Amino acid sequence: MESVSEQQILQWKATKTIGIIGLGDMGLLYAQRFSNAGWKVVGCDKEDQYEIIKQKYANCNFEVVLNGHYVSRISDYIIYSVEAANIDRIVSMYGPSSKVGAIVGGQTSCKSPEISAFEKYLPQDIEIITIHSLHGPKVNPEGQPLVIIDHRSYKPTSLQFVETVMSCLKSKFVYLTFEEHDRITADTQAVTHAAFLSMGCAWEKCKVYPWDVVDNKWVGGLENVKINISLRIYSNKWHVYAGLAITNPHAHQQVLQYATSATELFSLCLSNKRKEFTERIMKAKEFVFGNHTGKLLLEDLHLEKYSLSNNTNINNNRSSEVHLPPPNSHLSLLAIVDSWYQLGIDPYDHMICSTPLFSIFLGVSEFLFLSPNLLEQTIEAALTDNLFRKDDLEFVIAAREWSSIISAENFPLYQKKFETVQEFFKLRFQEANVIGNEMIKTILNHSKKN
Ligand SMILES: NC(=O)C1=CN([C@@H]2O[C@H](COP(=O)(O)OP(=O)(O)OC[C@H]3O[C@@H](n4cnc5c(N)ncnc54)[C@H](OP(=O)(O)O)[C@@H]3O)[C@@H](O)[C@H]2O)C=CC1
Ligand SMILES: O=C(O)C(=O)Cc1ccc(O)cc1
Repeated sequence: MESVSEQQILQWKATKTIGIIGLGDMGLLYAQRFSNAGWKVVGCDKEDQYEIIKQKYANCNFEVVLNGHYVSRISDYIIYSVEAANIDRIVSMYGPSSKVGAIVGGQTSCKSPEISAFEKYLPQDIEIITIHSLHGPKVNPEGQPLVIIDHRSYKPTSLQFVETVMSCLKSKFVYLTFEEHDRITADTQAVTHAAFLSMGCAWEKCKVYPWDVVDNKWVGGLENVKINISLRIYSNKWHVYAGLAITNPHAHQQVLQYATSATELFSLCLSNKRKEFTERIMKAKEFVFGNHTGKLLLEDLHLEKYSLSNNTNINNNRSSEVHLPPPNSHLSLLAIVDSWYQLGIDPYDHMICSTPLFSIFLGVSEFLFLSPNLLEQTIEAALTDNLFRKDDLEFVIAAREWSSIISAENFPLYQKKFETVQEFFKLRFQEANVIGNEMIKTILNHSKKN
């Protein structure tokens, strides 16, 4: 980022307006941060929500207006923070009202449809500099990647202006084209979500609450990560994950490969093809982790502390005994490393724009593959132990179902499936979020140090 004089920043703050269309979770985060940093901010949500939203944010430092036309006509930088599936329709409505010479951007998680809507509906004088905060609304933006895509700018100061506005988030700017953005986020976000969505779905199908000590097999640090992240995703809005995967064409192939890897590895175990299975895992290990040196992302972290079964609020069956985890096949983790290998993806290349969930997914995979004896134990369990067979079967089915839904671009089915699992887990969301936040904070601080 080129440095901008204090005087210029003050002048911009005195004369420029930032507009936000869509005051949901992310739009609100931006409206609050920008206005508290001294920018004049106006925003809107759906027109029928006007009175409610206006009242709700009456004490905030930003102004709520009736709809996107009112935002667009007075704003110098307009950010669309709406559902990905609706971006075309919403830009078609408000785009032509953009103030002459304004800059427009969006927060949607996949940029191809957003850019194509901007190109279709924005007048030629409008510049396009779009952004994507690679974290959820409850995560502190400081230090997290923020992608900036300068797609169509005419004035040399426009990018500086956007960077100056964004600087109050204290995020780490990553400059990409929209095509690079979509390719990378398919590898990082879409597949990560598919994995944790499939775990949650498998538990729901087996009617298992994996923290129940009655079952006594989902214990230990790796299981806690799986449970906390899966519940975290299911506690959010379905459209964020659906939009991100369905609207990104690269994501279809990645999610399909993940489902295929899970299926093929599971089939090898069922037919007891020890040599083939072991060789395939070892080749994947060599490809992904062959050059790994230094500390593991999750080394010395004691993730067994972050168990939902150690929290008494709801679970009265709590036991203070420490259970050693039984060997698990960890099919969900073997499958991700195999699919990175099959697709020729080096996940470490993407750390520059990784999300917290992707870093954690890479962290647990690394832990499984590089901790002494753990991989050998896992391979043995996958081939010979029946303890997790039924769960693995449901997991494979779930991964294939998510892949089919995403490839078929079936938003209604995505929503239905997501909300069925959400309903099953909903009583524990609040607690899972508290524990998950602690766990994520610990992991992220630790990986920064390493
Ligand atoms: N949540 C996350 O973790 C992240 C999300 N994103 C992306 O940011 C975007 C917003 O996500 P998020 O804030 O979580 O979702 P929300 O559903 O919380 O916010 C979207 C908001 O836009 C509103 N909206 C819909 N149509 C219009 C319209 N015509 N005019 C004005 N407002 C409208 C919605 O209203 P209503 O609810 O009534 O439809 C809703 O309040 C998405 O594209 C998402 O993919 C990016 C980074 C992180
Ligand atoms: O970290 C993740 O993957 C999340 O689940 C939060 C998230 C969701 C959508 C985005 O566009 C960016 C971040």
